Amino acid sequence: MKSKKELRQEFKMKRCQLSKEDEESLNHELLLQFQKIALTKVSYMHVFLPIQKYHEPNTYPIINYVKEFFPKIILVVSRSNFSDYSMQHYILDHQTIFETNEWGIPEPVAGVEVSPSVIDFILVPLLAFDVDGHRVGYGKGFYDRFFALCALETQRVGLSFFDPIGQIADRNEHDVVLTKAITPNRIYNFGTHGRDTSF
Ligand SMILES: Nc1nc2c(c(=O)[nH]1)N(C=O)[C@@H](CNc1ccc(C(=O)N[C@@H](CCC(=O)O)C(=O)O)cc1)CN2
Ligand SMILES: Nc1ncnc2c1ncn2[C@@H]1O[C@H](COP(=O)(O)OP(=O)(O)OP(=O)(O)O)[C@@H](O)[C@H]1O
Repeated sequence: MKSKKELRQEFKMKRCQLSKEDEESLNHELLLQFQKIALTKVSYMHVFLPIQKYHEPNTYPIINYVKEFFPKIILVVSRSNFSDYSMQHYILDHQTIFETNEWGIPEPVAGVEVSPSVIDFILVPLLAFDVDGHRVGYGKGFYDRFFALCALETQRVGLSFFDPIGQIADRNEHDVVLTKAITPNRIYNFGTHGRDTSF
């Protein structure tokens, strides 16, 4: 079993080692897998905008697909507060103005704020995930704090270029499991155990 710290290092490296061509085709396959997910019941979809220097999966084609085929879905993006690792959520529309923060994340400057309680679908950035849907992020707990404020039924859908690993060694009581993870090859379902962590 590997620790989150080891996995962070390993998967950061794996992403950086992808060629531009590999990355492009993996991103295309992620879009094709995403298109298999039923979205008719979704009202508010939270998305992350990729940190390009870390080679995160590209969410822009996914966002464009949702805008075109599910125009009723309200897209939501966040600003991160690094003093308490919280996030503020804003509606994404054609007027949204972005500023790239010091970590290379494009963030909305202002706009209509949305409460986490109404968000019913979250696209989750990750470095790695395990066979039970536990995830490894950058280690600040932004998403675990965010999930704790959302409804139990909210879909938490991870996006990863790579397949799951065996169990993460240092799961903790704040870990909120994913409901699904999308990889270029397939979609993993982790059932709907609400926010039950069973770490
Ligand atoms: N696209 C995207 N947005 C996101 C996240 C994410 O993973 N991806 N986050 C998910 O939580 C939050 C931001 N999380 C972050 C947490 C830590 C660092 C950070 O410490 N960066 C350092 C060192 C990075 C490293 O370990 O190499 C740096 O840039 O100096 C950056 C972002 C919210 N928004
Ligand atoms: N709901 C929460 N309330 C308070 N602290 C939390 C909460 N969720 C996570 N934390 C803390 O945040 C820190 C980072 O968590 P962890 O190592 O699990 O991050 P991670 O899995 O890499 O995820 P993330 O992408 O969210 O940073 C831990 O010290 C954890 O205790």
